[in-house]
Amino acid sequence: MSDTVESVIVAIDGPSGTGKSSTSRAVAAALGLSYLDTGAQYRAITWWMISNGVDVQDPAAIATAAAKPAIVSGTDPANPTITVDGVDVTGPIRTPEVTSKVSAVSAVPEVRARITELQRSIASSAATGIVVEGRDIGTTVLPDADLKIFLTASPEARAARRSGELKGTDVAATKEALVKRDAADSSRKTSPLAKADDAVEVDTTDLTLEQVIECVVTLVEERRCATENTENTEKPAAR
Ligand SMILES: Nc1ncnc2c1ncn2[C@@H]1O[C@H](COP(=O)(O)OP(=O)(O)O)[C@@H](O)[C@H]1O
Ligand SMILES: Nc1ccn([C@@H]2O[C@H](COP(=O)(O)OP(=O)(O)O)[C@@H](O)[C@H]2O)c(=O)n1
Repeated sequence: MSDTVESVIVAIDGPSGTGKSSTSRAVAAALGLSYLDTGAQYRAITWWMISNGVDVQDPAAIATAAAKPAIVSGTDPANPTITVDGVDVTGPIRTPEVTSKVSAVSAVPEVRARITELQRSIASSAATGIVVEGRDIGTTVLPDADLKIFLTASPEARAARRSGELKGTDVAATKEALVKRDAADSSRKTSPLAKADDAVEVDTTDLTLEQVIECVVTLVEERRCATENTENTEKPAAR
């Protein structure tokens, strides 16, 4: 067995409320990997468009402005951060206004090209590896990821989880908003929300968060073992 642990890239995709962020952070922390929340980046660029008076219903205006904001993501799973032009936007990117407008902004090809480039650059500079979560990581951003996971859950379970977070919100209204966003994200032309052919699908509806984390940690460890064994087999015998 080699002494050095190979860097590993894990892509976790799926619709809203399936547990991507919680699972990805916990898996990254458990395995000493970096963590990237790509949804936060799309939310950050949406926040900037709103704050700068760009009409989010106007794809041409969004495309023209797409290169302007400087978005910086901190990848420590214990303390993920996000700034736009040096401003900490961790709170502001979670408002209902940003949530309702993010699908329109993230559908613009110029926005996706810019954010995808940023994501690839962050992933390639993660020394021990990274868990990257989003909608198109396995299909488009990191098609060569060592492990791809696609999380699913029933709309009812996802809405209940989300309204549990946003205390006092109505479950039915949350479900409606979530289903609408999934439909927009799944039907856009440029890299829609989709499961990669080689992704492992995990239905989290009846699993606890701890069970999902354990399942993904096991899959990463298995993949690491498989990679290590292949490398050892391929190496010429030492003289
Ligand atoms: N398997 C699960 N069972 C119950 N609650 C969960 C589960 N997975 C995640 N949650 C909770 O659901 C909410 C949404 O999870 P999150 O990780 O933000 O999902 P996503 O990133 O896919 O939108 C969080 O409050 C989280 O603690
Ligand atoms: N890789 C990604 C990640 C997010 N997104 C967009 O960003 C939005 C917000 O993503 P998120 O992960 O923060 O959403 P939640 O599931 O946490 O509510 C999504 O609804 C998509 O429109 C995307 O287009 N591609």
